[in-house]
Amino acid sequence: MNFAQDKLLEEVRKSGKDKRGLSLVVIGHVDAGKSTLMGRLLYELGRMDDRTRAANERNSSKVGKSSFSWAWGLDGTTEERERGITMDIALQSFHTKKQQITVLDAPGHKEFIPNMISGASQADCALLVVDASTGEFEAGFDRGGQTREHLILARSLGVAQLIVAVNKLDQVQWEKDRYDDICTLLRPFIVQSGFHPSKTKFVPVGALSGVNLAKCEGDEAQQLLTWYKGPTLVDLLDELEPPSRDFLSPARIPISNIFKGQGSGTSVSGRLLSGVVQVGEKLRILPGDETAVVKTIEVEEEHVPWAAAGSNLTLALVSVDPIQLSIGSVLCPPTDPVPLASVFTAKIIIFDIQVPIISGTMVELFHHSRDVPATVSKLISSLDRTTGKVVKPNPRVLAKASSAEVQITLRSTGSSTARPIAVEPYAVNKAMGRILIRREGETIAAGIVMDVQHV
Ligand SMILES: Nc1nc2c(ncn2[C@@H]2O[C@H](COP(=O)(O)OP(=O)(O)OP(=O)(O)O)[C@@H](O)[C@H]2O)c(=O)[nH]1
Repeated sequence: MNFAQDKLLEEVRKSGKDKRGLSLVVIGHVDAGKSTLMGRLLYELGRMDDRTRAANERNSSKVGKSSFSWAWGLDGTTEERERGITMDIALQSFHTKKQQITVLDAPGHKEFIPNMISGASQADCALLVVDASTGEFEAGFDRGGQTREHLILARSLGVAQLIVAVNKLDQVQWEKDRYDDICTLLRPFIVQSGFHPSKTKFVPVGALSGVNLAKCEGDEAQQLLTWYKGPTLVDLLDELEPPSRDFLSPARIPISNIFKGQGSGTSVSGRLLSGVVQVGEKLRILPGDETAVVKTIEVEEEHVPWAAAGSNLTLALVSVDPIQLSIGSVLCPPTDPVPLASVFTAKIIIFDIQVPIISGTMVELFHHSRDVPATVSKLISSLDRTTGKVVKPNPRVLAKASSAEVQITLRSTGSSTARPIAVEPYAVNKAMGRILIRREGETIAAGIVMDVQHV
């Protein structure tokens, strides 16, 4: 079945699918218990059966990492298992009463922040896991810990709703004071990072024993129940608001993964940021002149004839040489291509940096799953952080915690010339207009694209 575009939009509206389906990125310091929490939650919700659980327990104790057995529900590759850390974004989905949620489990380890960026840029909400054990919360929250950086990144990438799971409370005898202290310390920082207090919720949990994830009962939960009568994590997930989807704009799918599909063709996965896509449709691959035809669409492990904005998809593509597909490329309708640019202007917010940014500062530019070398080629003006008004034209330096409009130019590396990227002004397509800027492995700024100089 192949719908005409207007019929398809009608179909999307009727189905209500423009409003359902949330994606959640799980963030937090290394070892906070993110994978354990998600693994256990999937089990509690019936998404991991006892056999898989037993196999994970057996296999993880074989390599001397039995405390990681829950995390094995999520952490995929052998290397991840042997190192006991999550490296790429693992994808899982589950249902609560009202919601269908796709989980992106972001790696907490510092060297894997680029993967976390790719995860957060595909998410609607974030679940921050913090370790309540003595000294551990502090380590994760201090400068250099990932708690702060993850929160700022998630917010800068457009995530507006946040749940904070205060984990490992068993390690501190389920003390109410410890829980309250952690919430009090985190609250101002969360607000500074740009999350609205009404869209931030806290919940005490014990991921390893499954306390207060889907239910709060049984022996393990008794100590918590002496002072906590609030919602479980699942109750909070159920109350998240699905954001409105921009399904009337043209389709945009940044490719976040590529793999050999079953049978013929190549499969790609990514998030449909805007618009709709259907089986049989031809899509342009940008940058480049190639197109591909959508053979199948998979959403939440099911084949579907079409999908609407907000879905995390796997597309089997045919009529294309796989060599033309690369992570970070954007799929879009041939009639409505994304502009390609190697020079554009952006409004940026500068993080807590040690070395100021000057004209000519060399950086790594992150746009969805793509990261490319770039230069901050011109400092156009510094801006007031709250009003956005110009404070000073042509500033010489940009210091920490300031805001500015800058020009960014993609940089060539070695012998290869800079390849333009598919990027749109934020005013045209919000999801396509967000960028992050890193320097020497540290995120130094986040921003939105203003003007794109077409190539
Ligand atoms: N005591 C206790 N230990 C926990 C709890 N949750 C997780 N852990 C342990 O904490 C360690 C780290 O857990 P992971 O789930 O791998 O942590 P992570 O945040 O996913 O780590 P990365 O993937 O490396 O970022 C493991 O040994 C878990 O068994 C808990 O509620 N209580």
